[in-house]
Amino acid sequence: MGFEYLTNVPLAQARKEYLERLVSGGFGSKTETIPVFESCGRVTAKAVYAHICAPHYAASAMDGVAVSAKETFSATETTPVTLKPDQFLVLDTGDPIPEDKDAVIMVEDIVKNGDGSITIHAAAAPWQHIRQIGEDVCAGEMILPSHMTVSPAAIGAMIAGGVLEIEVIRKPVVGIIPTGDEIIPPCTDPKPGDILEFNGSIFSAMVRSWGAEAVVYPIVPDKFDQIKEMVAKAADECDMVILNAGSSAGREDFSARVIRELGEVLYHGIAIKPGKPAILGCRGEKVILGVPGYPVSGIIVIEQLLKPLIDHWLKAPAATDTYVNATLTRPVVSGLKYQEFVRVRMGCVGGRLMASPLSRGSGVVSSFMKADGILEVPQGLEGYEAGEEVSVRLLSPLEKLHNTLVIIGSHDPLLDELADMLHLEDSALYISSSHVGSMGGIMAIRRGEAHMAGCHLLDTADGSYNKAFIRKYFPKGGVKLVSCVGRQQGLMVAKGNPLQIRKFADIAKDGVRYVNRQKGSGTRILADYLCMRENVDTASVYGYDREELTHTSVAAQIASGSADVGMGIYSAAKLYDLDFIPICIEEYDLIVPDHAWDTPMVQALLHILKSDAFREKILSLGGYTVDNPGQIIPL
Ligand SMILES: Nc1nc2c(c(=O)[nH]1)N[C@H]1C(S)=C(S)[C@@H](COP(=O)(O)OP(=O)(O)OC[C@H]3O[C@@H](n4cnc5c(N)ncnc54)[C@H](O)[C@@H]3O)O[C@H]1N2
Ligand code: MOO
Repeated sequence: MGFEYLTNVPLAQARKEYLERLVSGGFGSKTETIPVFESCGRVTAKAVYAHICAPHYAASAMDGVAVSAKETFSATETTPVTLKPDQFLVLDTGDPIPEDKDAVIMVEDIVKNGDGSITIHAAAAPWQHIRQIGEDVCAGEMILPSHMTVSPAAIGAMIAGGVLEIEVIRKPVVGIIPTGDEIIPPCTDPKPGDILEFNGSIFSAMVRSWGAEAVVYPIVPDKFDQIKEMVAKAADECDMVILNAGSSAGREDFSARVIRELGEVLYHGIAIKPGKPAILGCRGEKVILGVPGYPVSGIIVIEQLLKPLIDHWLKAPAATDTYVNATLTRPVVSGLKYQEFVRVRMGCVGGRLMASPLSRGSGVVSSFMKADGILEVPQGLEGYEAGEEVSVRLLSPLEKLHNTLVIIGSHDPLLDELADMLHLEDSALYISSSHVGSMGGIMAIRRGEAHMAGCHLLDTADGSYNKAFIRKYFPKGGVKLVSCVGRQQGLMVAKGNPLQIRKFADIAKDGVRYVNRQKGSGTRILADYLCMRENVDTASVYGYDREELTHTSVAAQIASGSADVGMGIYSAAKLYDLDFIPICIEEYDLIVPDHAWDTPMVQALLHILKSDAFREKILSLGGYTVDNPGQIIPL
């Protein structure tokens, strides 16, 4: 089967035409009647009018006595008036006012006499301290107009006005159909080739957060008839259907054909990335949206194409996204053909908002979890340079970005532990760490993009760590080097060391597949240095050019069997239950620029580094030595 031709229609045009097509087919809000006490957050279908007045009788607004105002007119401080028991009625707040009374005097303004009479020293104005009939709501008055979201106070006003049921816009029901032979229900021990079904959980959480109901249907295998049957059923039962995966041009990508046979396809292919193979379909008034299988692509398609339909249905006001200007820390290259959505991590360093692009992979769902914002690169633009000021749509509150400690540099799992401890200590503080290697960290500090950088750079001249690099890259000072931990570096190999790797030079043995770290990382510099010292020709090492960005990703490659050996730290080997051949202890320190030193985030982190809790945590991870964490190292 050949590949189908996909359209490349601009997003805004697709969105507009899709809604128009749906509306012409009868798409739009449906209503239901519900008890008022369950209506908070719902949208009124039509105006709500009061059936009765509130209050529906004249009520005392105070604790005191009801009187006839004219019998008090002559009362002053010097000429008090005494009222006999038959001239007043003792009552409490909310009590009805007797017909022959027209004012209330507060209990603290009366003097009780022994004979049951009372004396007052001021005249009561007619209707003082009395809540008149309809003071709050008058019968027949409009309590809420149409298409208003019901607030807690509005529920009270409606019940007071005698309204016990209202007609609201029914939540649209979104049916979600996961498809694919390889997709299995979530479990903890998937076999190679199995993919755990999580898109259904992501999409249902998203649509629920926008006010819709979600129904996730059972996973359907890649069988045309079965998919068609399930889509037909979902279209009968729901208002909107998300048909997940099978959207592109593969052998078993049936979505577009299924939708076409059941209804129609307006567009297959939108000029957005991720998300280009989206299918905009319908069956009469029912939405059938073909959403790509990759989770990130799916999230973007649902946010960009389904959310506007849910908003239209719910008569919700258009969402007001917040955009901020931020400095891009790395270049973003984009194809001219598509509008691109790039997830970015953000932080505020030295008063400037920074945006660091996250993984662009459509399968990297964690990039969305980590993202503080989305950089939207318009169609027709080739991208942006590092250092350029760009406009970013915020996903995180601005306040969080101002309270985030930005750490860029060498990766170590202890940074995650520090992030956890910092946030436990003060729930307003966060850490955002990007792993670009020790040299990358030094450069980020030089460019003013980070509050802190993790660094472990070996000076091959004298075997010392970090200090020589600080002197070289910060000749005028301006930074402090803070002691953190000593780390056991070594070779990670599969459990039982099947290839009998004993020493560093064994990475060049025949049949051994090495996995390396990226250039500029301290571990790579160490590996290069050891190759030189042990006379290992890097060209003879299988996989020396295969680069991973973190210790844990190197360990994961070995654990999965796609590589046999890699350099890394003990804690990563332990995490993946790998064997470990120790090579050396290195110093992992933190570089802090002077401008960041006094920020609450840096000070809180230094406090944690010096704590017993940190020492205990680090020693429990294994493979670390802890000497003087948090102390400034003289340069
Ligand atoms: N030859 C071509 N191949 C691909 C093209 C193309 O134009 N030509 N487009 C690529 C793009 S772009 C995208 S996006 C994907 C779209 O994939 P499909 O919608 O066809 O989905 P599948 O191939 O079936 O699945 C892709 C991938 O998604 C994950 N997945 C699927 N369902 C779930 C689920 N319920 N829960 C979690 N994860 C799920 C899974 O990793 C699949 O491997 O196609 C490219 N290919
Ligand atoms: O559109 Mo795909 O969603 O680029 O990855």
